[in-house]
Amino acid sequence: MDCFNDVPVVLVGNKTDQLGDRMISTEDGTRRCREIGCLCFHEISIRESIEQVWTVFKDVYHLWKIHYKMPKLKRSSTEIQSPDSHPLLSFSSFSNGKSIISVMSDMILKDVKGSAL
Ligand SMILES: Nc1nc2c(ncn2[C@@H]2O[C@H](COP(=O)(O)OP(=O)(O)OP(=O)(O)O)[C@@H](O)[C@H]2O)c(=O)[nH]1
Repeated sequence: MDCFNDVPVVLVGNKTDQLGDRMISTEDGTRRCREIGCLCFHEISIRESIEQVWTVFKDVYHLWKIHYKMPKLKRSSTEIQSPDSHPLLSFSSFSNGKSIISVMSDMILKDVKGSAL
């Protein structure tokens, strides 16, 4: 089971274009994301933008890279499980315009470059 603990999991809510039929608020999705230990929460509409889908997969790749290619950061994966105690873990929805996990990745990569050089 240990191998599953290292798998970056993201939570994605689809069909944001169907505003009137919305059943889960962004706040509830974000809260649930934290509760179940996901690394980020996206809200997307496949119908409106395939780019949003690409972004989810790009973010998963970035996370994978951070966790598995950079051993120094692997330590922080446990901290990532506790959102409130880690500054990199402020969640936000995709509809804010920029994927938060991209922001997180940038921040982490900057830290790594800074400390590794
Ligand atoms: N409005 C809207 N419809 C979507 C979106 N994504 C998928 N759908 C539609 O939802 C229906 C089900 O899509 P599927 O890809 O079969 O998804 P599913 O998980 O098998 O089924 P659902 O539980 O209904 O989502 C299809 O008619 C899609 O066209 C979206 O972002 N917006």
